[in-house]
Amino acid sequence: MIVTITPNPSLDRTYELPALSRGEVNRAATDRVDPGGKGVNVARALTAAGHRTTAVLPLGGFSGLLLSDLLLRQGIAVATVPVRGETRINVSIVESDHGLTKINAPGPELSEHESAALLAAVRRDFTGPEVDWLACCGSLPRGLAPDWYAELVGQVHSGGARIALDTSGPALLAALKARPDVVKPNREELAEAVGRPLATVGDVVEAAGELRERGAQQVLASLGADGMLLVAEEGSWFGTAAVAEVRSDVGAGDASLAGFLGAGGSGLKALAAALAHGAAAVRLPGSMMPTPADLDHAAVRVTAEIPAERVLRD
Ligand SMILES: Nc1ncnc2c1ncn2[C@@H]1O[C@H](COP(=O)(O)OP(=O)(O)O)[C@@H](O)[C@H]1O
Ligand SMILES: O=P(O)(O)OC[C@H]1O[C@](O)(COP(=O)(O)O)[C@@H](O)[C@@H]1O
Repeated sequence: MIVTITPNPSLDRTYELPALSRGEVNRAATDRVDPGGKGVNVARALTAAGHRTTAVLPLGGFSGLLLSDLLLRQGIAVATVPVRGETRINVSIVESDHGLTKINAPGPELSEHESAALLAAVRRDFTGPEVDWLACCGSLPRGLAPDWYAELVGQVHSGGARIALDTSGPALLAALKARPDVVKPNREELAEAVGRPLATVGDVVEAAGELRERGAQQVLASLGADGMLLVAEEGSWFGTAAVAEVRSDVGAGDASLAGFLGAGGSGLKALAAALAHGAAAVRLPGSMMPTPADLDHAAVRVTAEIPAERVLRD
């Protein structure tokens, strides 16, 4: 079983329009609402692939109710912790020619009691031998200390489950010390973690190595349209999956992590699955998660020969 925790979940609202005019009234051509937050998306993709999973999340207010209803209708198993604040709504604006603009809300501030209740919910129900992986995903809401994931990883690791971590900034740096089994930074998050820009695949390999020295056992670095790199003790692999038409890259990293964990969570096969899921996610609207029917395994290329000199796109 793969459990995900999302301390700051969201409703993801996506508007598609030809072009955004700043300072004007804009009329969207399409409007959709998806359940969101990184661990929620990982659980959605895993459920779509037939894996046993539960998403743990705090929920509050009217948008919390709507999120819970959407998840119920999609058949996602959830364990919720009620909070007083309102669950956030994140907005994506997709323009035909200019790509994606995202506005992520801060979300509710959790009280000390709510923060402890969220930790306790995982510790109480999801540290048994049936839990293979705990995926700790997304930003921490206000009220949670930067070492909140570090504490959770420490507690869950001692129960035997493996840990995947997809977060950024101080929360990522603090949790490395608890030796997560895999971390999944994107290029910007990895650059921030090592404190310098990453221009080539070789730069990414070096930065991933630094995160491993600081405690991460594997680093799955996602590089948007440039593909993905896995750096682990057994070796390093680089891969790409061509996409003819990108519709929305919201949640592509989450779909990738779901593919990686669903395929065992280590090695070349898991990297290939992550690439297939990421590519499928960007072909779909909003933060829609791919099903196995959406995957194009033939488009995936994975190699142990790392193209270190390859320059990453701007
Ligand atoms: N524009 C794109 N074209 C092709 N594949 C993409 C594109 N954007 C994302 N992907 C795929 O999805 C994966 C995750 O996307 P990325 O943007 O790196 O993560 P995140 O969503 O966490 O920021 C990439 O490694 C790649 O496989
Ligand atoms: O927790 P964060 O970092 O604010 O991100 C939350 C957002 O990330 C998502 O999980 C999408 O992931 P990406 O932004 O990495 O594509 C959305 O569902 C959600 O709105």
